[in-house]
Amino acid sequence: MTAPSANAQIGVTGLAVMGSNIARNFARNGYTVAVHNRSIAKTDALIADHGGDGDFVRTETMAEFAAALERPRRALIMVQAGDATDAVIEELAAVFEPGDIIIDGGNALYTDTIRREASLAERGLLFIGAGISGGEEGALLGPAIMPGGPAESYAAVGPMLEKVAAQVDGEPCCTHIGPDGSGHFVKMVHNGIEYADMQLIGEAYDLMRQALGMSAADMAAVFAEWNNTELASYLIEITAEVLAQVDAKTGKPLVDVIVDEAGQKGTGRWTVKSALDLGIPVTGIAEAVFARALSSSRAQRDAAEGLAAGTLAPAPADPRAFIDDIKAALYASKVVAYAQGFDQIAAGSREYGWNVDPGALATIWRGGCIIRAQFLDRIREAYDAGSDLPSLLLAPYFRDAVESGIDSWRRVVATAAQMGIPVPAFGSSLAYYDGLRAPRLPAALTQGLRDYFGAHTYRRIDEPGSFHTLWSGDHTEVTA
Ligand SMILES: NC(=O)C1=CN([C@@H]2O[C@H](COP(=O)(O)OP(=O)(O)OC[C@H]3O[C@@H](n4cnc5c(N)ncnc54)[C@H](OP(=O)(O)O)[C@@H]3O)[C@@H](O)[C@H]2O)C=CC1
Ligand SMILES: O=C(CO)[C@H](O)[C@H](O)COP(=O)(O)O
Repeated sequence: MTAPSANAQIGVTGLAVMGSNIARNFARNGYTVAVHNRSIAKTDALIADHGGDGDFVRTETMAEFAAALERPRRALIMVQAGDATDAVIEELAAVFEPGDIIIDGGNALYTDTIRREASLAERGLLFIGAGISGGEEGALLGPAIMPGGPAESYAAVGPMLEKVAAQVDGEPCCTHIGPDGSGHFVKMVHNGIEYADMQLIGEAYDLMRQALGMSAADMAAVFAEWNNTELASYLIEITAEVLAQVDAKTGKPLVDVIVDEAGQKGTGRWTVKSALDLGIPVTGIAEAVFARALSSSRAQRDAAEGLAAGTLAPAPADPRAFIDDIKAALYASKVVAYAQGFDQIAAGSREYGWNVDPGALATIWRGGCIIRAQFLDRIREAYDAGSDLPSLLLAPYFRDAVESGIDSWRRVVATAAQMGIPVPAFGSSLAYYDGLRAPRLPAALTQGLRDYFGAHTYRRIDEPGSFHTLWSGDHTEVTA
C-alpha cells in the first residue's frame, strides 16, 4: 500500500463484492489503484485481506481519493444503482476538475446514464456508463465490460478496461458500445437475456423433475452432459453444480431446501418496460420476469394450491427421448430469447442513434459475463455475415438448428400443458416463432374490431390507403 501522492492511475469507490474485486483486478494488472468506500471498514478489509494483490492507495474521504489520482483523474463507481450512484457522482464532481473521468460500473438505468452524462458534461467532466457482468468471480478474474459514452472518454479509459476484462481468443471482452446510455442499455438487455436463459433452464429442470420424476443428482448429470454440446454455457455449467450440491444440514439436495421464490433487482423489469416502449416483443424475457413475480406471490399461491388440474396425461413413455426433446426445446427457446434481445438492442440503437454493432456485442459476451455461451461465436458469425439480418432466427445456422428441433419443441410444450407443468418461456418462445413465420396473423380481425368500436381505420391487402367501415350506418366502406 502506498501513501496518497497523486499517482494512482485508477480509483474505485464502492468496495462491496464487485468493487473490491475489480479494484483487485486492476491492481493485479499492474495499476496503482486508489480505493474508497463510504464506510471505511470495507476499505480496510480489502487492504488487510488482499493488499498483496498489488499497489493500493487507501483513502478515507473523497478529497483524499481525488488527491490520490493522477490527472486526468479516472474513478470507477461500484455502488448501488439509483440514488446512491447520484450521491457518489455528486461527491466526486465536487472534488474533480474539468477533464476528469467518472465511470459508473453499476447496473444503472440507461436513461439515468443519459441524464448524468449530459449534466456532468456541462461541468466539464467526462462520463462513461459501463455495464459490467461476471459477478464476483468475473470482477476479479475478468468480466465482460460494456462501456458507453463519448469517444473522448473511452479513449482515456478504454485500454485499462480492456486489460482487466476477460479475454477470449486474444480479444478483450470489452469494446466501446457507443455514446451516452448505450453501454447500460446493452447491459440491461444482457440481464434480460440472463433472466430468460435462467427461466428456460428452470423449466427444463421442472420438466425433468415433475414429468420424469428425476433426482437432483440425475438432473445434474444431464446438465453436465448438455454442457458438452451446443448448449455449452456458463449458466448450464453452474446449473449442474447447483443441482449436485447436497445440503449439509439435511443431507437433501440443496435445491430442494431453497425457498421457491425468485428475487429480482430491476434490470429484467427495465428490459421489458423498454421493450414495450420500443414495440419489440421480448416474450421470453417478459415471461421470465413474470415467472419470478408469480413465484414471489406467496399468499396467492398458497390460496390457489387446491385448484383443480383437470385430467392430466401420464408421464412420457420414453424418458431418454423426452430428455432429448427438452434439450432441443431449450436450445430453440434460447435462440429465440437472444434473437429478441438483439432485436431490442437494434431498436434502442436506432431510437437513440447509438450505432451499436451486434457482432461486436456477441464478441464481448463470449467471455466473462453471466450469459457467456459457446453459441455466441455463431451469433457473431451471423451478424458479421450481414448486420441487416431481419432476425437471428433467419441466420442459416440458427434457422437449421431451430427447424431441426421444432418437433421436439412442440412435443415438450404440448406434454407440459397436458401434464399441468408450467412452461411459460418454452411456450411463449414457440408461439413467437410460430407468429413470426405465419403468413397471416389474427391482427386483421383486431384491426376490424378497432375500426368497429373506435373508427381506428384499417389498411386493405388489395389497395393502398386507409379505410373505415360505417359500422353504425349502412356498413359501406369509406376512405379514411
Ligand atoms: N453483485 C453482482 O453480481 C453484480 C452487481 N453489479 C452492480 O454493481 C454495483 C455494485 O454491486 P455490489 O458490489 O453487489 O454492491 P451493492 O449493490 O450491494 O452496493 C454496496 C455498495 O454501495 C455503497 N453505497 C450504498 N449506498 C451508498 C451511498 N448513498 N453513498 C455511498 N456509497 C453507497 C455501499 O457502501 P457501504 O459499504 O458504506 O454501505 C457499498 O460499497 C451495483 O450497481 C450492482 O447492481 C453488476 C454486475 C454484477
Ligand atoms: O448484473 C448482474 C449479472 O449480470 C447481477 O447479478 C444482477 O444483479 C442480477 O439481477 P437480479 O438480482 O435481478 O437477478
